[in-house]
Amino acid sequence: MAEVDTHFYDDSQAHFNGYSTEYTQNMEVPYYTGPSQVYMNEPLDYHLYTPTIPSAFVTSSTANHFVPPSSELRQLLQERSHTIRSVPFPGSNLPEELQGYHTFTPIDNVNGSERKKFFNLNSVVYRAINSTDGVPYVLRRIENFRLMQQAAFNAIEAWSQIRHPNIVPVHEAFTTRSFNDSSLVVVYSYYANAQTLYDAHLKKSPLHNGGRATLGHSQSSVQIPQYGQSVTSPFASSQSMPQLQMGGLPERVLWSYIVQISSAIKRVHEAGLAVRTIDATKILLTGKNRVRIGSCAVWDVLTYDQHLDVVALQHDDLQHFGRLIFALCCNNPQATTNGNFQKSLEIISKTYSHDVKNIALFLISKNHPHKNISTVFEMISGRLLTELDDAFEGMDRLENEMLSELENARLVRLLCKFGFINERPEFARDARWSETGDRYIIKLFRDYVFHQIDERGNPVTNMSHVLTCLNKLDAGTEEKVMLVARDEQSCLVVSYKEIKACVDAAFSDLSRASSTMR
Ligand SMILES: Nc1ncnc2c1ncn2[C@@H]1O[C@H](COP(=O)(O)OP(=O)(O)OP(=O)(O)O)[C@@H](O)[C@H]1O
Repeated sequence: MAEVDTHFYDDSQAHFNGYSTEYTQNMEVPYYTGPSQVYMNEPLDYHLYTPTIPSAFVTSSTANHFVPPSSELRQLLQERSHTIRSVPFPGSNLPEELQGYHTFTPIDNVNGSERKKFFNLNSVVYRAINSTDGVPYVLRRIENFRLMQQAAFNAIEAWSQIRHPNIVPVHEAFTTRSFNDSSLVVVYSYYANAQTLYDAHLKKSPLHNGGRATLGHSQSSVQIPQYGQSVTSPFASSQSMPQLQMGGLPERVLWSYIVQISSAIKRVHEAGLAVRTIDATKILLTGKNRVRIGSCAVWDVLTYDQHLDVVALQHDDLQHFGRLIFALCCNNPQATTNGNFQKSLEIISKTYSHDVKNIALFLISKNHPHKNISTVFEMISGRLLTELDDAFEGMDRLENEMLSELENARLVRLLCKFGFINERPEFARDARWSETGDRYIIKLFRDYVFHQIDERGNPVTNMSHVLTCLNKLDAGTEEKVMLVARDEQSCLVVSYKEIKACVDAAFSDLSRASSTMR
């Protein structure tokens, strides 16, 4: 890699978010009163799940760069599913239905007094279900926005064409008065339990938080800043400034982020757009070491009438990317501001490889010749293969995990057949149906599988006994099993193969009857 001159960077000009506009409309911000941030968040019912599979039986107990060990992966997915199904407390004062979305749940993780910001604009993020496909989406609402020209939404059209593994897809946008103001709402794909990079890596202590929160609600009105005008850093208060720290992210993880974010920027720049949200608070960690740039397109709508130069904005993207790398390396969002730059550079030189320092300096530099995303890729090319190898290995791991889950479908099918066959009310008085032949064997087998009791007469709820029996039944093994009548006066010795034939025959009878009824 070529050396990058540190003098290209001008620390005095830096501000936390250099996103700036010529949008001149004054925006009155009334106090936002709802919804209450109370969730019905009960702990997961772990007794409903099978216990963590012992490592000897799982595909892998070791972590891949992108895929955690099997047991952790399952827990992670269960937690995501739990989050998706959680509902807000009734009376949250949110619209019941809006533009085809329902069940609004705020996902900003704030206490009641803290105002949320989209940079310096008041913003709230909700999860809501789309009525057409039943899938949850994220709706980012910018408060007090008045759409002056419909053409401002052209950017949404362009962004909705962009599909990239490191970009949160943009779906649609609309304006609404349903929140008792005039709001802009942009709809994105939802990633349950996603964390911002800020929350994951930079928010280390209540001290760090303090500066951010106080600044948020000290403002009574919001103005979209002029282009070239500095946006006040949420970390401006020196009291709340976190300390620069040696060694933020591990270097492997840092490179992974650099590669993924570079790839996302490349796709956006090639589409003739600029990202404009390269910021720790807007990049989401959606899985193990998987990042996605979120909140895209909002700035394009907000600043539509400024006719900004896209090349300059793309240049800003790279500079913000540089600042992000500095922040992650030094564990401090202010690593390049407030006169911290030289100290941060020292930390990076001591803690990370020469290549990290070089790419960070290249990105943050101003007026560097050939500064564009293609040059970034030339500089990081040596890291791409590691990323690719880890991604392929992760894919293999997931395929193997899925293979073991395929078994579940077999067992569920079998259980459904049992459900159809056993104790049908229309045959309740027909002893020939349930007390003779095939059906009687199935009934006794069901008792054998599910209704065992111990020597004290207590029910046995042993899942592994159930799974073992069902697997043998599905395979139709020659192994024999003794089925005892409920009155214990008789018993039958039959093989799983014979029971399987009985289940198939009984189910065929039912299916035939149901098709002749139609
Ligand atoms: N597409 C998404 N899927 C899932 N969660 C999301 C998505 N977009 C945002 N979030 C979550 O919503 C929450 C609020 O997002 P927001 O962008 O307001 O972050 P923030 O950290 O509060 O930043 P800011 O300081 O700008 O308010 C964050 O916890 C974030 O993880």
